[in-house]
Amino acid sequence: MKILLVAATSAEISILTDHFKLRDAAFQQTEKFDILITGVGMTATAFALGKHLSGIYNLVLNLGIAGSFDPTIPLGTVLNIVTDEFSELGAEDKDAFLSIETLGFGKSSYRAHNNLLHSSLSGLSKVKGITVNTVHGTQHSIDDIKNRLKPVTESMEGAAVLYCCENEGIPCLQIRSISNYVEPRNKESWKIGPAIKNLNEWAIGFLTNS
Ligand SMILES: O=C(O)c1cccc(C(=O)CC[C@H]2O[C@@H](n3cnc4c(=O)[nH]cnc43)[C@H](O)[C@@H]2O)c1
Repeated sequence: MKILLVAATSAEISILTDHFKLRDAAFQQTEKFDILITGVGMTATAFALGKHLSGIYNLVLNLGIAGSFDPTIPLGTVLNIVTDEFSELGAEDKDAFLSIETLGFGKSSYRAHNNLLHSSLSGLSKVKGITVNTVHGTQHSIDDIKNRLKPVTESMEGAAVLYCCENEGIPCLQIRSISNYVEPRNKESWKIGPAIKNLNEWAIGFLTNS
């Protein structure tokens, strides 16, 4: 099985690259898996996947950190994000939001299609995420999006990865570790280090046993 591992920043998978004695490069190939560092955001992600995604891959594994809308999920928890939505894709109509589906221009929600029964996945909760260009940082916008879509996580790339994989017909997984709560912006409370450590430990186990 050949896996394409996709992350926004090299920092998010640095423990994994050190473990497998790999370089810090935007794209590199190994026997079992290739690594693609896309840059932050859905446009950079779709562009990078447009260049590198192909039928040689049996699985795309998107790894990263994410924010959680659910304060009961401990920071550092690793989650399996099985559906992800481009939450900003649509139009404002006074106080209402018209989705891209309502506008008749396509769809905003994508699933992580795969039939994996890997033992590393059994301990992970399956959740719904949203993908944004602007990290939510005011109570008003956070309340709005929670009421409208009831997301558990927020990232800046996830739905773009699922979109590319669905369109290429390639199975995918999106695994993220919670680095922060989605709340009025307070970067001092983010726990990026422990989130990256847990994410990388999970990914090393998964790749070693695949
Ligand atoms: O400051 C650092 O040390 C640092 C190290 C590694 C990565 C980062 C990032 O900021 C990565 C940005 C990445 O994180 C995702 N993310 C994390 N939390 C959220 C959130 O609350 N809302 C949206 N995205 C989030 C996102 O996918 C970015 O690509 C910093």
